[in-house]
Amino acid sequence: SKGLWGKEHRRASRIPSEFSQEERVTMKEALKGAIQIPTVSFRPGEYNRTALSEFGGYIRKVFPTVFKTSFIQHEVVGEYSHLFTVQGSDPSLQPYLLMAHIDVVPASDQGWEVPPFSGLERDGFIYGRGTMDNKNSVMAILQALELLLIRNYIPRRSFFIALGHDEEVSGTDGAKKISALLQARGVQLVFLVDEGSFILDNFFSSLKKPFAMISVSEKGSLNLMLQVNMTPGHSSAPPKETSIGILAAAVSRLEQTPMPNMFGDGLLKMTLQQLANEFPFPINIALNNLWLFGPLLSRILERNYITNALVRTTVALTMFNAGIKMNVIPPVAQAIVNLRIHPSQTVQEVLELVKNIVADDRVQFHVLSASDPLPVSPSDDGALGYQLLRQTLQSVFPEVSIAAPGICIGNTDSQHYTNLTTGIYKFSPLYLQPQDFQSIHGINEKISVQAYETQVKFIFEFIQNADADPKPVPHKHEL
Ligand SMILES: CC/C=C\C/C=C\C/C=C\C/C=C\C/C=C\C/C=C\CCC(=O)O
Ligand SMILES: N[C@@H](Cc1ccccc1)C(=O)O
Ligand SMILES: [Zn+2]
Ligand SMILES: [Zn+2]
Repeated sequence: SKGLWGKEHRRASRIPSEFSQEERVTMKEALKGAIQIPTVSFRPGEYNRTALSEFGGYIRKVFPTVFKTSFIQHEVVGEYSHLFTVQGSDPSLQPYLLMAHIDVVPASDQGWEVPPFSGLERDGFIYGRGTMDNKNSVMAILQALELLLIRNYIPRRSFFIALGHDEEVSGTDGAKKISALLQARGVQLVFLVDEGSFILDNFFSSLKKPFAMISVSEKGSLNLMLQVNMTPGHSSAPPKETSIGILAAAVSRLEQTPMPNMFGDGLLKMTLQQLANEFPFPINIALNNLWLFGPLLSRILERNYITNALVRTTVALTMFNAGIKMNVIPPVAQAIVNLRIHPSQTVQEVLELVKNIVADDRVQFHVLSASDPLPVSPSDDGALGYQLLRQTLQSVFPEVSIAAPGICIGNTDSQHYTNLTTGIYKFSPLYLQPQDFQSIHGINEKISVQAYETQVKFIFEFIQNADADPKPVPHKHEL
């Protein structure tokens, strides 16, 4: 036991998450500056290098304390990614990792109320590409640390901050290298926190209160190129079938044939059971009796694009290419299909299903990239990362009555860290409404100044919670 001194020492060292007017202005201006640097990723290995190196200089400028603190080591990895090692005062505590990514998807000015890289503030919102995905997190993590350091905070538990520079194009040059570096150093993380889920508001008309979804798994992905080769020729005497027609029919079959509904398999059921009592009658009854109402619910979930993505592997036709001249029967047609694999399936299983649906030997399959879904991270009382997120939610968002474990439907850099921890939690402390979801990778991506300040506050509290003694966990056998 640490005794009374230990307790008092910790109580005294708790720093309230209150920021001065000047600090609040400084932090929002820092975010705006980050949005103005167009750190766009185009393809693996192809990203705006000028912007990425400018970003490296920018964080040094706006977070001087982080960079000059003796117990923080900063390293550039893979040319543009950043790894911070914050050495805590108690080496017996296992370290954790906070993650975010610097790069963004492209954005043209079309459809935006303000140019996407202007970082302009309108009606209390900062607009721009990256305000939700994911410069808000990059800046909020460093900002929270900067503010703690200015208040002379000394962390007890060591932690890392990993900022990838090519997440939007798979993370192989950034996150994957950071992960390999940490592994080479023998690091084992107690947990990590990355982007991937939010406090969901208004996603169900019957659920009036917002709830925090902390993703504990992530879908896999499969990019497939389908190709059909046929003998070219004169379009005045066409054969019965052409490469274009065969390929079009193949991808149409894929679009028309949904992958199996995997609702019955575990994780989503757990999400719904935990949310059950938040719903009004009779939905609460249905959710509390999934053994009976499961099939009906899974049918209802299929009707909405987002919830459909939670129950099955999705198939999206994203590219289609064929033809070289108006009067030439094309020799080759190619299509790209982007699949997101449900956590209870594997790349191999899905590939077999795809081939059976296409059922045409003239169609060749080329796997361009593939990753299996992430294993399910624990969310029980003993899962430190999950419980710290819950605890911090309770104090920073007291109006959010419940947190539930969920599935992340997008892919993130955390897929490269399965070698370092079994506790991968994907959560940003921000409200998300269905219309905000459309803005991620879409138009008019924005964050309210207040929401950004709250994100900083959350991380400021989270770091301190990770340093406090763990809350005692009730042991059933003692009751
Ligand atoms: C019944 C289940 C309960 C709730 C279902 C409702 C909606 C939840 C599903 C998804 C919406 C939440 C999160 C946004 C998803 C994708 C973003 C994740 C990763 C982004 C990666 C990136 O592009 O950089
Ligand atoms: N995060 C992006 C890019 C990505 C795709 C596949 C794997 C890794 C990253 C997405 O989900 O679309
Ligand atoms: Zn993204
Ligand atoms: Zn992202």
